[in-house]
Amino acid sequence: MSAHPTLLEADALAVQIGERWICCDLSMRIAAGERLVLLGPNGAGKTTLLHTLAGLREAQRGSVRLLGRALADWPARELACERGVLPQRQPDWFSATVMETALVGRHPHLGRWAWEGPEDMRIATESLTRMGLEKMPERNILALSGGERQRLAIASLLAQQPALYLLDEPLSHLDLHYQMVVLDHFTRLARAGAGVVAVLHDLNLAARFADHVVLLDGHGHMVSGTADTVLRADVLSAAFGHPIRRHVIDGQVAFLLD
Ligand SMILES: Nc1ncnc2c1ncn2[C@@H]1O[C@H](COP(=O)(O)OP(=O)(O)OP(=O)(O)O)[C@@H](O)[C@H]1O
Repeated sequence: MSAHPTLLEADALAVQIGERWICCDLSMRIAAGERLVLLGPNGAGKTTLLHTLAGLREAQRGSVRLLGRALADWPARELACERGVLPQRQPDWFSATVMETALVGRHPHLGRWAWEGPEDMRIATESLTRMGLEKMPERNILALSGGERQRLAIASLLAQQPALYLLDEPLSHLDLHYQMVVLDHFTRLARAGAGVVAVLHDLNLAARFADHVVLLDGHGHMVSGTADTVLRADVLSAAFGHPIRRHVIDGQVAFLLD
């Protein structure tokens, strides 16, 4: 067990969609400094589980606590200061600039009627710089490419500065360079004391990133444990219904499909 403080704790969690169980008895703990990856086939329930861990959806049974307090007991603004969620899609209904959108991440930290101040601008600018968007603060978000829009969503989340990051497919639309930039940055944040939960699809990137893995198979079965115990060829092949081989190349785990 880690000596670091517990950020998120799930006890005997059971999550259901309609008649289908996503998981029946998930107990886990994420301490400061830890990275958990949620894996599984399409429709297995990764987003649903992430939303349950975020408090956006109620579990059928069991409990989720953030910093020792049940999610339901957190006032919304306080919760948003401690846990940030990157959704799978960004619904852009209106025009806004890149900077305005990054600054949305600061809103939980502002007073009820307060405007963003110089410190908020500094944090938003730094977040945009991390995601390589610092040269386009005035660009309309409706004119961004898919990858730029995804990087902006991440920049806005970084500006929020929560203790716990819940990321739904953070690498979607990103090129190889930015996939590594994003994973490396969340690793740095974890080393600085944050907790990270990420839904990923790429097994090789999951192996690079994860300390712990929860693998859902889409039939209500779940494997949960350290990355080494879950990211095994037999376990992954069974969950994804396709033969997968595990190799170690230059010290790095690599999965190949048969
Ligand atoms: N509100 C809903 N009503 C009915 N079915 C739903 C609802 N929300 C999700 N589902 C279904 O529940 C299942 C799990 O969805 P979820 O988005 O959690 O899966 P996922 O593992 O994240 O999938 P993907 O890898 O495709 O993003 C899917 O079959 C989905 O169609």
